[in-house]
Amino acid sequence: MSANAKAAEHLWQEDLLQVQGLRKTYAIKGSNKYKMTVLDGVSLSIKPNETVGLVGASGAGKSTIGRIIAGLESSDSGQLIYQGKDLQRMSAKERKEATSSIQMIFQDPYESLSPRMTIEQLVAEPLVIQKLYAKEPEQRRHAVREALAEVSLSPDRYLQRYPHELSGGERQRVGLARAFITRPKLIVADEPTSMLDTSLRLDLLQLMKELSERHGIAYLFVTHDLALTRGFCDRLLVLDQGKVVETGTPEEITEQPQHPFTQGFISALLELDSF
Ligand SMILES: Nc1ncnc2c1ncn2[C@@H]1O[C@H](COP(=O)(O)OP(=O)(O)OP(=O)(O)O)[C@@H](O)[C@H]1O
Repeated sequence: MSANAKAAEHLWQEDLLQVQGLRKTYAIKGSNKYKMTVLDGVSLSIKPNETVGLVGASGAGKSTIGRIIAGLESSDSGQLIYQGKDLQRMSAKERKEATSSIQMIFQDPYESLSPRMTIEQLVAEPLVIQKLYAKEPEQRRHAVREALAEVSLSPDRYLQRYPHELSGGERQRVGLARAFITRPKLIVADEPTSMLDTSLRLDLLQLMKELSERHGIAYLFVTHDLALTRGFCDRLLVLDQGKVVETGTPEEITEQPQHPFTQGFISALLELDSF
Protein backbone atom coordinates (compact mmCIF):
# COMPACT_ATOMS: atom_id res chain seq x y z
CA MET A 1 0.00 0.00 0.00
CA SER A 2 1.37 3.42 -0.96
CA ALA A 3 2.03 6.09 1.67
CA ASN A 4 -0.86 8.13 0.29
CA ALA A 5 -3.26 5.22 0.41
CA LYS A 6 -2.12 4.48 3.98
CA ALA A 7 -2.74 8.09 5.02
CA ALA A 8 -6.19 7.97 3.41
CA GLU A 9 -6.99 4.71 5.22
CA HIS A 10 -5.94 6.24 8.52
CA LEU A 11 -8.17 9.26 7.87
CA TRP A 12 -11.18 7.06 7.26
CA GLN A 13 -10.88 5.55 10.71
CA GLU A 14 -11.85 9.01 11.92
CA ASP A 15 -13.75 10.61 9.08
CA LEU A 16 -16.41 9.04 6.92
CA LEU A 17 -16.06 11.91 4.49
CA GLN A 18 -13.36 14.53 3.99
CA VAL A 19 -13.99 17.37 1.58
CA GLN A 20 -11.00 19.56 0.80
CA GLY A 21 -10.81 22.77 -1.21
CA LEU A 22 -13.99 22.19 -3.18
CA ARG A 23 -14.53 24.74 -5.95
CA LYS A 24 -17.48 25.11 -8.29
CA THR A 25 -18.33 27.74 -10.84
CA TYR A 26 -21.43 28.08 -13.00
CA ALA A 27 -21.58 29.86 -16.32
CA ILE A 28 -23.53 33.08 -16.06
CA LYS A 29 -26.64 32.90 -18.26
CA GLY A 30 -26.17 34.67 -21.55
CA SER A 31 -22.40 34.89 -21.15
CA ASN A 32 -19.86 32.37 -22.34
CA LYS A 33 -17.07 34.47 -20.87
CA TYR A 34 -18.00 35.06 -17.24
CA LYS A 35 -18.51 32.51 -14.53
CA MET A 36 -19.99 32.76 -11.08
CA THR A 37 -18.01 31.19 -8.25
CA VAL A 38 -20.45 29.26 -6.08
CA LEU A 39 -18.02 27.23 -3.95
CA ASP A 40 -14.73 28.87 -3.16
CA GLY A 41 -12.53 26.26 -1.51
CA VAL A 42 -14.94 24.45 0.85
CA SER A 43 -13.41 22.01 3.32
CA LEU A 44 -15.41 19.93 5.77
CA SER A 45 -15.49 16.52 7.34
CA ILE A 46 -18.16 14.16 8.62
CA LYS A 47 -17.50 11.35 11.06
CA PRO A 48 -19.37 8.05 11.00
CA ASN A 49 -22.71 8.49 12.74
CA GLU A 50 -22.33 12.24 13.00
CA THR A 51 -25.08 14.72 12.11
CA VAL A 52 -23.57 17.84 10.60
CA GLY A 53 -25.77 20.83 9.82
CA LEU A 54 -24.92 23.09 6.90
CA VAL A 55 -26.47 26.53 7.42
CA GLY A 56 -26.22 29.83 5.61
CA ALA A 57 -28.19 32.35 3.61
CA SER A 58 -30.04 31.53 0.42
CA GLY A 59 -27.65 31.13 -2.50
CA ALA A 60 -24.61 30.44 -0.29
CA GLY A 61 -23.98 27.14 -2.06
CA LYS A 62 -25.39 24.66 0.49
CA SER A 63 -27.36 22.54 -1.98
CA THR A 64 -24.47 22.56 -4.43
CA ILE A 65 -22.21 20.99 -1.79
CA GLY A 66 -24.88 18.38 -1.05
CA ARG A 67 -25.36 17.53 -4.71
CA ILE A 68 -21.61 17.19 -5.29
CA ILE A 69 -21.22 14.90 -2.27
CA ALA A 70 -24.17 12.78 -3.44
CA GLY A 71 -22.57 12.51 -6.89
CA LEU A 72 -25.38 14.39 -8.66
CA GLU A 73 -23.02 17.11 -9.79
CA SER A 74 -19.29 17.46 -10.36
CA SER A 75 -16.91 20.01 -8.86
CA ASP A 76 -14.32 22.06 -10.76
CA SER A 77 -11.59 21.05 -8.31
CA GLY A 78 -11.03 19.81 -4.78
CA GLN A 79 -10.82 16.46 -3.05
CA LEU A 80 -13.60 14.18 -1.85
CA ILE A 81 -12.30 11.35 0.31
CA TYR A 82 -15.04 8.90 1.24
CA GLN A 83 -14.25 5.92 3.46
CA GLY A 84 -10.59 6.57 2.81
CA LYS A 85 -10.94 6.60 -0.98
CA ASP A 86 -10.27 9.61 -3.16
CA LEU A 87 -13.39 9.79 -5.33
CA GLN A 88 -11.97 12.28 -7.82
CA ARG A 89 -9.34 9.79 -8.91
CA MET A 90 -11.85 7.09 -9.78
CA SER A 91 -13.60 6.22 -13.00
CA ALA A 92 -17.34 6.93 -13.05
CA LYS A 93 -18.04 3.22 -12.51
CA GLU A 94 -15.66 2.90 -9.53
CA ARG A 95 -17.07 6.06 -8.01
CA LYS A 96 -20.62 4.79 -8.36
CA GLU A 97 -19.68 1.64 -6.45
CA ALA A 98 -17.71 3.51 -3.79
CA THR A 99 -20.56 5.95 -3.15
CA SER A 100 -23.42 3.47 -3.26
CA SER A 101 -23.77 4.07 0.48
CA ILE A 102 -24.42 7.81 0.04
CA GLN A 103 -28.06 8.73 -0.47
CA MET A 104 -29.93 12.00 -0.71
CA ILE A 105 -33.34 13.21 0.39
CA PHE A 106 -34.86 16.36 -1.01
CA GLN A 107 -36.84 19.39 0.00
CA ASP A 108 -39.90 18.65 -2.06
CA PRO A 109 -41.44 15.22 -1.60
CA TYR A 110 -44.04 16.11 -4.29
CA GLU A 111 -41.36 16.60 -6.91
CA SER A 112 -38.99 13.81 -5.99
CA LEU A 113 -41.55 10.97 -6.16
CA SER A 114 -42.92 9.92 -9.53
CA PRO A 115 -46.74 10.16 -9.35
CA ARG A 116 -47.24 7.08 -11.51
CA MET A 117 -45.37 4.68 -9.27
CA THR A 118 -46.78 2.88 -6.24
CA ILE A 119 -45.04 3.29 -2.91
CA GLU A 120 -43.72 -0.27 -3.31
CA GLN A 121 -42.15 0.60 -6.67
CA LEU A 122 -40.78 3.91 -5.37
CA VAL A 123 -39.11 2.39 -2.35
CA ALA A 124 -37.75 -0.53 -4.43
CA GLU A 125 -36.34 1.80 -7.11
CA PRO A 126 -32.90 2.40 -5.51
CA LEU A 127 -32.47 -1.40 -5.32
CA VAL A 128 -33.39 -1.68 -8.99
CA ILE A 129 -30.90 1.07 -9.89
CA GLN A 130 -28.15 -0.62 -7.90
CA LYS A 131 -29.18 -4.04 -9.26
CA LEU A 132 -29.65 -5.40 -5.75
CA TYR A 133 -31.76 -8.58 -5.32
CA ALA A 134 -32.34 -8.51 -9.08
CA LYS A 135 -33.01 -12.26 -9.14
CA GLU A 136 -34.60 -12.46 -5.70
CA PRO A 137 -37.98 -10.71 -5.95
CA GLU A 138 -39.08 -12.09 -2.60
CA GLN A 139 -36.05 -10.59 -0.85
CA ARG A 140 -36.58 -7.31 -2.63
CA ARG A 141 -40.20 -7.19 -1.43
CA HIS A 142 -39.01 -8.01 2.08
CA ALA A 143 -36.45 -5.18 1.97
CA VAL A 144 -39.18 -2.73 0.88
CA ARG A 145 -41.45 -3.81 3.73
CA GLU A 146 -38.58 -3.50 6.17
CA ALA A 147 -37.65 0.00 4.94
CA LEU A 148 -41.26 1.19 5.26
CA ALA A 149 -41.50 -0.25 8.78
CA GLU A 150 -38.25 1.58 9.68
CA VAL A 151 -39.91 4.91 8.87
CA SER A 152 -43.07 3.94 10.76
CA LEU A 153 -45.27 3.40 7.71
CA SER A 154 -47.24 0.16 7.88
CA PRO A 155 -46.31 -1.82 4.74
CA ASP A 156 -49.80 -3.33 4.38
CA ARG A 157 -51.37 0.11 4.39
CA TYR A 158 -48.93 1.87 2.09
CA LEU A 159 -47.38 -0.54 -0.43
CA GLN A 160 -50.06 -0.21 -3.10
CA ARG A 161 -50.82 3.47 -2.64
CA TYR A 162 -49.66 6.38 -4.82
CA PRO A 163 -47.84 9.56 -3.67
CA HIS A 164 -50.92 11.78 -4.22
CA GLU A 165 -52.82 9.70 -1.67
CA LEU A 166 -50.29 10.57 1.04
CA SER A 167 -49.79 13.62 3.24
CA GLY A 168 -46.58 15.70 2.98
CA GLY A 169 -45.18 14.06 6.12
CA GLU A 170 -45.94 10.55 4.80
CA ARG A 171 -44.33 11.40 1.46
CA GLN A 172 -41.20 12.61 3.16
CA ARG A 173 -41.09 9.33 5.11
CA VAL A 174 -41.31 7.47 1.80
CA GLY A 175 -38.34 9.57 0.63
CA LEU A 176 -36.46 8.53 3.75
CA ALA A 177 -37.38 4.85 3.20
CA ARG A 178 -36.03 5.13 -0.35
CA ALA A 179 -32.77 6.51 1.00
CA PHE A 180 -32.60 3.93 3.78
CA ILE A 181 -33.28 0.82 1.69
CA THR A 182 -29.71 0.63 0.37
CA ARG A 183 -28.42 0.85 3.98
CA PRO A 184 -26.47 4.10 3.53
CA LYS A 185 -23.65 5.31 5.74
CA LEU A 186 -24.33 8.93 4.80
CA ILE A 187 -27.57 10.68 3.90
CA VAL A 188 -27.45 14.19 2.45
CA ALA A 189 -30.73 15.75 3.57
CA ASP A 190 -31.39 18.96 1.63
CA GLU A 191 -34.01 20.99 3.52
CA PRO A 192 -36.15 17.87 4.01
CA THR A 193 -38.45 19.58 6.50
CA SER A 194 -39.02 22.93 4.83
CA MET A 195 -42.37 22.00 3.27
CA LEU A 196 -43.74 20.49 6.46
CA ASP A 197 -45.46 22.28 9.31
CA THR A 198 -43.70 22.59 12.64
CA SER A 199 -44.85 19.44 14.42
CA LEU A 200 -44.21 17.29 11.33
CA ARG A 201 -40.73 18.82 11.04
CA LEU A 202 -39.85 17.64 14.50
CA ASP A 203 -41.38 14.20 13.84
CA LEU A 204 -39.24 13.74 10.73
CA LEU A 205 -36.05 14.80 12.54
CA GLN A 206 -36.88 12.45 15.42
CA LEU A 207 -37.32 9.63 12.94
CA MET A 208 -34.03 10.48 11.21
CA LYS A 209 -32.27 10.50 14.56
CA GLU A 210 -33.69 7.10 15.51
CA LEU A 211 -32.62 5.65 12.15
CA SER A 212 -29.14 7.02 12.70
CA GLU A 213 -28.93 5.52 16.18
CA ARG A 214 -30.23 2.12 15.07
CA HIS A 215 -28.19 1.84 11.88
CA GLY A 216 -25.16 4.12 12.26
CA ILE A 217 -26.09 6.69 9.64
CA ALA A 218 -24.37 10.08 9.34
CA TYR A 219 -26.28 13.08 7.96
CA LEU A 220 -25.31 16.25 6.19
CA PHE A 221 -28.39 18.31 7.00
CA VAL A 222 -28.80 21.36 4.78
CA THR A 223 -31.11 23.93 6.33
CA HIS A 224 -32.06 27.59 6.66
CA ASP A 225 -33.66 26.88 9.98
CA LEU A 226 -31.13 27.18 12.81
CA ALA A 227 -33.73 26.42 15.46
CA LEU A 228 -34.17 22.93 14.03
CA THR A 229 -30.49 22.10 14.39
CA ARG A 230 -30.60 22.17 18.20
CA GLY A 231 -31.10 18.68 19.51
CA PHE A 232 -30.57 17.24 16.04
CA CYS A 233 -27.11 18.29 14.81
CA ASP A 234 -23.87 17.44 16.58
CA ARG A 235 -22.07 20.20 14.76
CA LEU A 236 -22.83 23.07 12.41
CA LEU A 237 -20.94 24.55 9.51
CA VAL A 238 -21.79 28.10 8.52
CA LEU A 239 -21.45 28.80 4.82
CA ASP A 240 -21.14 32.29 3.42
CA GLN A 241 -20.61 32.97 -0.27
CA GLY A 242 -19.15 29.58 -0.98
CA LYS A 243 -16.83 29.44 2.05
CA VAL A 244 -17.18 27.74 5.42
CA VAL A 245 -16.69 30.64 7.83
CA GLU A 246 -17.42 29.03 11.16
CA THR A 247 -18.02 25.67 12.80
CA GLY A 248 -19.29 24.74 16.25
CA THR A 249 -22.15 23.08 18.10
CA PRO A 250 -25.61 24.56 17.47
CA GLU A 251 -25.45 26.13 20.94
CA GLU A 252 -22.04 27.72 20.27
CA ILE A 253 -23.11 29.08 16.91
CA THR A 254 -26.40 30.53 18.12
CA GLU A 255 -25.21 31.86 21.48
CA GLN A 256 -21.63 32.95 20.73
CA PRO A 257 -21.25 33.43 16.99
CA GLN A 258 -17.67 34.45 16.20
CA HIS A 259 -17.62 35.38 12.54
CA PRO A 260 -19.22 38.70 11.46
CA PHE A 261 -21.36 36.88 8.89
CA THR A 262 -22.69 34.46 11.53
CA GLN A 263 -23.35 37.33 13.93
CA GLY A 264 -25.38 39.15 11.26
CA PHE A 265 -27.17 35.95 10.24
CA ILE A 266 -28.20 35.19 13.84
CA SER A 267 -29.34 38.72 14.62
CA ALA A 268 -31.40 38.81 11.38
CA LEU A 269 -33.07 35.56 12.46
CA LEU A 270 -33.76 36.92 15.93
CA GLU A 271 -35.32 40.06 14.43
CA LEU A 272 -37.54 37.92 12.21
CA ASP A 273 -38.59 35.86 15.24
CA SER A 274 -39.63 38.94 17.15
CA PHE A 275 -42.22 39.90 14.49
N1 LIG B 1 -27.28 24.48 -12.25
C1 LIG B 1 -27.00 25.75 -11.96
N2 LIG B 1 -26.67 26.64 -12.91
C2 LIG B 1 -26.37 27.93 -12.64
N3 LIG B 1 -26.37 28.44 -11.38
C3 LIG B 1 -26.71 27.61 -10.39
C4 LIG B 1 -27.02 26.23 -10.60
N4 LIG B 1 -27.30 25.65 -9.39
C5 LIG B 1 -27.16 26.63 -8.48
N5 LIG B 1 -26.80 27.79 -9.06
C6 LIG B 1 -26.53 29.06 -8.37
O1 LIG B 1 -25.53 28.80 -7.40
C7 LIG B 1 -25.76 29.55 -6.23
C8 LIG B 1 -25.82 28.60 -5.03
O2 LIG B 1 -26.98 27.77 -5.17
P1 LIG B 1 -27.37 26.70 -4.05
O3 LIG B 1 -28.70 26.13 -4.46
O4 LIG B 1 -26.25 25.76 -3.85
O5 LIG B 1 -27.52 27.63 -2.77
P2 LIG B 1 -28.21 27.32 -1.38
O6 LIG B 1 -27.32 27.85 -0.33
O7 LIG B 1 -28.61 25.90 -1.30
O8 LIG B 1 -29.51 28.23 -1.51
P3 LIG B 1 -31.01 27.95 -1.01
O9 LIG B 1 -30.91 27.92 0.47
O10 LIG B 1 -31.77 29.13 -1.54
O11 LIG B 1 -31.44 26.65 -1.61
C9 LIG B 1 -27.05 30.32 -6.45
O12 LIG B 1 -26.73 31.62 -6.84
C10 LIG B 1 -27.71 29.56 -7.57
O13 LIG B 1 -28.52 30.44 -8.35
